[in-house]
Amino acid sequence: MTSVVAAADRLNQGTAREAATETGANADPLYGTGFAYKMGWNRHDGARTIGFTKIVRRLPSLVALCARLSWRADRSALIIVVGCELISGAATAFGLFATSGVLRALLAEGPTPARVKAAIPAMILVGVFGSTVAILAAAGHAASGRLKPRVQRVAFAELLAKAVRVELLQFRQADYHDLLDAAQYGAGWAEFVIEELVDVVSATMSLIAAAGVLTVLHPALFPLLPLIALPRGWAAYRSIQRRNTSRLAWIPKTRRQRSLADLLAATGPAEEVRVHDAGRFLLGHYERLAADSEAEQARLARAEARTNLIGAALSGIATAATYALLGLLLMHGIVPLATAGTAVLAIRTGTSQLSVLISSVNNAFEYGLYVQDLDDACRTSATIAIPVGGTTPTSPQRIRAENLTFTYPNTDAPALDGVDLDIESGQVVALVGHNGSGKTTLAHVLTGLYLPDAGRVTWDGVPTTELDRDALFEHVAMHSQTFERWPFLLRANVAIGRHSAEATPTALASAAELAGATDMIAKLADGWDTLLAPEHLGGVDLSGGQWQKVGLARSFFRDAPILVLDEPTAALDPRAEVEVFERVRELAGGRTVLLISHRLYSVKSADRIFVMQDGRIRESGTHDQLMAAGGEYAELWHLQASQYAADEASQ
Ligand SMILES: Nc1ncnc2c1ncn2[C@@H]1O[C@H](COP(=O)(O)OP(=O)(O)OP(=O)(O)O)[C@@H](O)[C@H]1O
Repeated sequence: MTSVVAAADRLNQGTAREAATETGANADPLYGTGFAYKMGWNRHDGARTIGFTKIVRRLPSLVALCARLSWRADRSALIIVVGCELISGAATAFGLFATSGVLRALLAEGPTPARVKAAIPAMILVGVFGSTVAILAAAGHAASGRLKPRVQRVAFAELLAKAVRVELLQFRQADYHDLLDAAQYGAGWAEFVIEELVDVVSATMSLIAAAGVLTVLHPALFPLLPLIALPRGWAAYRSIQRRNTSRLAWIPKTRRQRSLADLLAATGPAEEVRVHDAGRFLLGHYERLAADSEAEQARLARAEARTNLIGAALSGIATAATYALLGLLLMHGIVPLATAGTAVLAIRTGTSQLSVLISSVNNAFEYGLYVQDLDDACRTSATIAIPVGGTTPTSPQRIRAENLTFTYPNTDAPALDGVDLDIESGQVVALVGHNGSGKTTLAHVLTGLYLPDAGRVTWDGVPTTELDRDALFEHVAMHSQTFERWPFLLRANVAIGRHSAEATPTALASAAELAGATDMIAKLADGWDTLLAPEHLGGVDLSGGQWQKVGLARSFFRDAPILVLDEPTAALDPRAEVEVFERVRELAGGRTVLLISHRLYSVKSADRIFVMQDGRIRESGTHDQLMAAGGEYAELWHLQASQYAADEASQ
């Protein structure tokens, strides 16, 4: 967790910077000032001021990172890409020398047929080297086209595989999500870094070739190359810096704009978008942000045009000076005409490659910083992952909490405070209490999703901290309040409860029967093959209660010895609710059921009821014992019962 904290510290520094740019009157009417702080993108806003030398110094470590990623993704493609670029650079150099030979032969003394004949071997060489470069370019292009998506896939898959292993508590923390957010861009940009690096290799090779040719032709010609290229390189560098500065500064706004577009197109808000006319409201703000962004793009284009003009003017002056120098060298017979012709060719190749090199180094650096985030996120995820190994639990006969205390990060009051309880295998145990009293948290700690801060939870005497947590989860089925409505076929929606088991018609039917979903499924035109995603072709939606039955069927399909049902019937009609609770009793033969419900009638038949208040267990016992005690439970029971009684009396 230390590195998450370190990452948070770094983020806070970024936050301070952003706060200075977006406060008070500048706050967005929809997002305020907070939105910008959460964006992983802002992590590198310092990069905009990094100079060229620093870029060059940090580049090797970023190159090594991307090379490792590419090596893991597809080593043969990487070898082909790099190999092609290296050989292609050498072939370009030899091609230039061969061109010089052609020019020398053609411009020599003597009759034209003889000169052409003399130039033929060099011409063949020019053709061979030219074809080699073209073939290598094609092979390199094919290999890099194969490599790039693989790098992206490997990077994403590695990140996601690590993220799903992170402890739930840390996974829900803002600092981890900031890191994950930045890393996702890194995974997306890894392929661009590879592309830019390939350009760097290729431009470097061509540049070395051009410089080599010039030096061999005449040492005085060598300094001409940077003279012409540097103004253009400077212009490219300035434009890229400006674009990156703008991009980084504008990312929060760009993301807001995209998020508004997503909201307008999403199915969730579709009702309010229409009935409350929220659509027009969102569209107005979308256009406001789009107008700002367009103005920024126009500003960038103007600035870029100015810089390019200055670069081109300086480069033009240098070119004129170069040709003047070449003319002088020619006039004084210091270089022959053929050499001067080849020099022009080499200068043109070299200058264009130097511009490419500068721009690629800069881009590779900018994108590479996000690949660095990817690496950070993978390392951090590994340090806060659910540990592998430990004692393998069997189906527990007794789960015990002893003086259990648990506090969520960034909160002062404990969500669980000195909880003691015992649960025997095969019991139906109910947790009741007011909102926020700690019922869900207790269920999470008892089933190993969270580990206690103090005290302990034991499964047959072994603390959950010492158990193999993956093996422990194998014994748990959980229907949470926010159960997932997977946008898949009904069959997959239920079978995902235990994807390793075969979803036989009998197993699916029995889970549906327990959840009271049999009739509902029979009425669906495609039955188990109904796609529960109206946003996909052929998909349909279900009512809230029908979805709850699907969620319950999933938990029953999991067929685990411990079943946690957190408000399992909140959306069910009264008949369906009664049926589910009757089946829960049936299920409990051999299974332990942990039932969380606000409807006290539904927990009446539980073997043991725990009444929670402010993270503590206030009372426990059977329904009859708690009623006889006349405490909190009895009071809540009478309160709920009185509502029906009052209604009946008034009729
Ligand atoms: N991820 C979280 N981070 C911080 N605090 C949390 C988190 N989840 C829950 N809490 C807090 O912990 C306390 C217990 O929450 P819990 O969800 O366990 O209550 P509950 O009894 O299940 O409530 P309800 O009946 O509303 O479902 C509450 O004060 C809640 O605000």
